[in-house]
Amino acid sequence: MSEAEDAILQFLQSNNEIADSQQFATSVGLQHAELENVIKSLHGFQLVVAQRKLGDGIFKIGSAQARKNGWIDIGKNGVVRKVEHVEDCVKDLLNRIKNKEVVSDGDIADLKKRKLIDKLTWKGYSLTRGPKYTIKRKKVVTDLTREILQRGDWKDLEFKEYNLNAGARPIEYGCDHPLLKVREQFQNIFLQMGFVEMPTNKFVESSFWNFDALFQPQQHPARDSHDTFFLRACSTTRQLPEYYVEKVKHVHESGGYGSKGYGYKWKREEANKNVLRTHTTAVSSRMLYLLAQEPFQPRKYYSIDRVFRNEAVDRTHLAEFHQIEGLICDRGLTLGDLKGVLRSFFARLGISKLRFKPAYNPYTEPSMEIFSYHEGLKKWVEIGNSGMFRPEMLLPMGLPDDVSVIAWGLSLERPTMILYGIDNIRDLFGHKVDMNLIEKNPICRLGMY
Ligand SMILES: N[C@@H](Cc1ccccc1)C(=O)O
Repeated sequence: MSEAEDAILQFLQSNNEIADSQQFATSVGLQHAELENVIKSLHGFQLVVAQRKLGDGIFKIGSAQARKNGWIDIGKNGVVRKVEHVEDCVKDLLNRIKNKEVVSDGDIADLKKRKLIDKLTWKGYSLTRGPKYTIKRKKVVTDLTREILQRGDWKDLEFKEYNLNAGARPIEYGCDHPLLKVREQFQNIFLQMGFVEMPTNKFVESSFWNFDALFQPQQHPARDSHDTFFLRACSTTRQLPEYYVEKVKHVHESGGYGSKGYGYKWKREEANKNVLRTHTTAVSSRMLYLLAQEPFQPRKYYSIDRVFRNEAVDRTHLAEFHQIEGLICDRGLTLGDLKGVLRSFFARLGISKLRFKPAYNPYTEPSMEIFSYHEGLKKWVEIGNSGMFRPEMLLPMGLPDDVSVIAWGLSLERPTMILYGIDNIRDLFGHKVDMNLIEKNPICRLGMY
């Protein structure tokens, strides 16, 4: 038992009350904080405790005010008195406070503003004996142990009551990042529409699959190191399908399939260069090539994964982000099919007002940017890109010439930021993300589907 506990219990045996724990602490020569801990642990059965708030004021007197009032002058010679008699109401007020007299709230506010007084509060307790008061506290046992059972002590021991109101330890749990939640919703949409996921596990891709197979000429600005991350180690790809490479080279240089090609000297070294894939369409080109190697069957594919661009980072751009991509490969598809699929895809996101704007991609013709009407912003915003893959891309792969591929792509970050009300992409992804955002954000529900 501590000294403080002894002091309290002993005092209370012969006295009815400890009126003020602050004073008591001083009288027994103990720190109030130490006493406070004991008081808290004895509170309840041993003691009845009431908390008291004691207020008081301390003050300082400012000379600046006296000077301002023209009563004194402070110069080289020290303080010089300038008037014979002053009516010092401030002093009166301060004296009244000192004598614990009542002063108006307005006066208190004034004095506080002038920093003449400071309001201090401290807490103390008044204590009286509780229902189970004893001079020595019986230690209560918290756990029933094997030893206690063996020794038979349990018969005489007092056990601590369960405190059913005690707060429990916070449960540790993992949380999905908002991007993962939104990704799952998009995945559900694709799966409900009968799409199959493409394997997107290659972050490093050869320029060949990322650009050349997509009929993107080798001088295209996107293939510049300002826009694309090239690799220093493992800088080139080990293997490409040679027969198909020849066809791609030919279509770039001199066309075929009704196309004139680009008319430049295609270089194998450029195609061999490894890059961090700049779009998931690199995966689509591989998948379509594989599809073309077998007897034709229609397919609906999707992917949602990371892509990389060597861009300046700002509120809306990161050097790595996620793309959502969908494609349908079938005989006789038209631009009307693309629009229809886009409408039903976006309707499942709760987006029904769509507009299409002609655009350009090296690998699609026609190409369309997708705009949706943003009710909050009251304007049309771009939400994706789409098109029909060019014959210069599909025919060298070996797909039958009546097969068309309609495809579209969008970023995962854009809808996530809109859904979660985040206006800086760096708050969503990267090293500056607040862990609270990840723990506390709500589940994601996209439209009605
Ligand atoms: N790859 C395009 C998106 C796209 C996919 C498929 C067809 C057309 C466009 C992009 O990175 O923006």
